Amino acid sequence: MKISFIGGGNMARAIIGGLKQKGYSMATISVIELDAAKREQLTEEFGIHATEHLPSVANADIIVLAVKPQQLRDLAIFLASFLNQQLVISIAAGIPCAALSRWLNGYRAIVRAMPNTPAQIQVGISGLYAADGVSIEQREQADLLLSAAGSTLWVDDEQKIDAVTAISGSGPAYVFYFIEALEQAALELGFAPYQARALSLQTFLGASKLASQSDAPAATLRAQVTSKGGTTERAILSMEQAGIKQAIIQAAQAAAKRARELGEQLGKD
Ligand SMILES: NC(=O)C1=CN([C@@H]2O[C@H](COP(=O)(O)OP(=O)(O)OC[C@H]3O[C@@H](n4cnc5c(N)ncnc54)[C@H](OP(=O)(O)O)[C@@H]3O)[C@@H](O)[C@H]2O)C=CC1
Ligand SMILES: O=C(O)[C@@H]1CCC=N1
Repeated sequence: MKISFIGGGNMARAIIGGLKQKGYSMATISVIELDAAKREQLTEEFGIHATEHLPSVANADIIVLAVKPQQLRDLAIFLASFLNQQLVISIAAGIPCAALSRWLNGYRAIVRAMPNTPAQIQVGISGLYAADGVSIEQREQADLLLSAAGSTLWVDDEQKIDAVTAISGSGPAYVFYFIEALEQAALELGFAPYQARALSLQTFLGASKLASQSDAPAATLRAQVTSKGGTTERAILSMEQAGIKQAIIQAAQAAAKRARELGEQLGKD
């Protein structure tokens, strides 16, 4: 499978990183990126072909659209004339298949995907939705590509991709935010930066691994840490009083709303 990424930014790099780790031949991957410095960096880091010339997509089996949602319309209109049989995978937040198909002059072999940055170490998760012009073989190709970067979750309702965006697409940033906060707390409790980082990171890693290897729900695992009248109880009470859980739920809802807004604003033309 020849894969062309259009846009060589954060997310394209993450997916390509995952593919490389998985053992994909880097000779089958190319990136179309306008910025010369980024092209050079991509070639240096992954040994892939990077070019600014869009017509090279004509030879690809899969085209991954990895530009910002605001850049997608102009790109798609230009891309339309170079499409023949390729599968188009868009990872742009919010933009519906219908808008993309319109910009692509009615082209319908489109999968909408929402990966996340842990793809680069193959522990990502991608939500996927196939528009009605996607063949079974192309669906399998999309799954193969994104499962090289972690897990895949197919949805039948395209709106669910906005919800995936709010949970796992943006989600790594929520987790990093919590790590930052815990690290800062450790610094304020007197640890050196390397110690604060170790305590915070290993706690996240350990708790995530434990949760993923246990049948118990997160609330039960939390209860197992929380001794009656102890320290955790005091900390959780403090978080409850500050409305942390509700704030996280509201944050994810705000992200989903923003994805819908992006689709409505950018997809209407
Ligand atoms: N970052 C993330 O965690 C995730 C991002 N996404 C989605 O992935 C997409 C890319 O995000 P991200 O990688 O963070 O964004 P970046 O801005 O890092 O990457 C996009 C790249 O595409 C380049 N570009 C713009 N227009 C063109 C064009 N016509 N031809 C070739 N290259 C072009 C940009 O250049 P320039 O900067 O000069 O404009 C930039 O280098 C977005 O649509 C986002 O919604 C999805 C899941 C997770
Ligand atoms: O912040 C964003 O819009 C993109 C989509 C999901 C993660 N990053």
